[in-house]
Amino acid sequence: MSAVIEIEGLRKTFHSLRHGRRVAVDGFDLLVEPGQIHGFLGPNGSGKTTTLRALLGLVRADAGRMTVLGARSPEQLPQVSGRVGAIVESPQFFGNFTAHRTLRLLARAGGVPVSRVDEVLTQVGLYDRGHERVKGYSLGMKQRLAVASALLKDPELLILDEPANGLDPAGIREMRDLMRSLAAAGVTVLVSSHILAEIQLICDHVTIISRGRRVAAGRVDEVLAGFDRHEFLVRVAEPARAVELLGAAGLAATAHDDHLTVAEVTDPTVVSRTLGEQGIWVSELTPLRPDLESVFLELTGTAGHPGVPRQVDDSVLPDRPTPDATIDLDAGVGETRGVDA
Ligand SMILES: Nc1ncnc2c1ncn2[C@@H]1O[C@H](COP(=O)(O)OP(=O)(O)OP(=O)(O)O)[C@@H](O)[C@H]1O
Repeated sequence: MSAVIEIEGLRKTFHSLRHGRRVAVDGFDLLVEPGQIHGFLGPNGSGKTTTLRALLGLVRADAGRMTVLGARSPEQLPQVSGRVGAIVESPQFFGNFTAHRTLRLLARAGGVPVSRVDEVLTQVGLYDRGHERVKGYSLGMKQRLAVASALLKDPELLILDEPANGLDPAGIREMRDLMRSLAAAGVTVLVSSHILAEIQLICDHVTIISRGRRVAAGRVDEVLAGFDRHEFLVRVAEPARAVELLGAAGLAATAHDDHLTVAEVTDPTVVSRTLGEQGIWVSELTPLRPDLESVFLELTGTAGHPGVPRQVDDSVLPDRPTPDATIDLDAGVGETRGVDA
């Protein structure tokens, strides 16, 4: 099965007089297969947007090999751009235009039949509000309009950079339902996010990036299984004594405020039997499955430490500025953002 997106060894360094050299993406790999809803996860500043912009030819990579629908990026992108819809950063719309008018203009500009406008408005759930001005739209409605614009071409591949950014829980749920319905219709979706619970609910596959490098990739359940410590939460009346008894029986038990945890448990009956034999009755024995959030925090090292403020930017630390540092031309003003591939 040929990959929809393949990235190997992508590297992108930004240079500026002020901050010196900043490695945004550092030998990054990504593989997205047909039909996946693929989550692209990483903390702020880890290189997600830079990766997507390089993939779509919006920023020049220093090194690496990339293909989109089998076409080499950026050289052969024009061959497949009609089959790819992408929203990288929030597109800006004219507030005085209605969604309908906005999409009609975009359809004409993209050589897409105007009849698609009603179809995509229906698809994103904006059909009933399509004749209202965009300036009266909520953020969630604007995001949906953005998705509608990317769907005009009826793409096989949809790339969304942080589609749930700034949305309230209801908006996030709507975005999630929308992505699921697109996937059910056969669209491959690559969605970047730092909202882990969402990725866990929406995506079947995930790639985690930290400091410009891939730190995990695969099916969401397999990535999670790799972090399963076979841990159980145990509640008893005498937790301190229970920890002692379990420790003596060779189990790795740890006391917490009102419960204990036991790791590497292959047979949970051993826990209840060991305690029961000493007259300690277990009132709760619950398996603790790792969730994407704990895996993400562990892999990306972004869990907070007491007394140390967490650094927001997860990019590789910049070198000291050098006198001959050059300004990155790709970082100039007026560059195209939020466009279709
Ligand atoms: N045009 C640019 N010029 C200089 N540095 C840049 C430029 N674009 C990105 N960077 C830097 O590259 C690093 C990666 O940024 P990027 O936007 O790719 O991260 P991200 O994972 O998308 O973060 P977020 O989740 O906050 O959007 C950051 O340190 C950022 O400051």
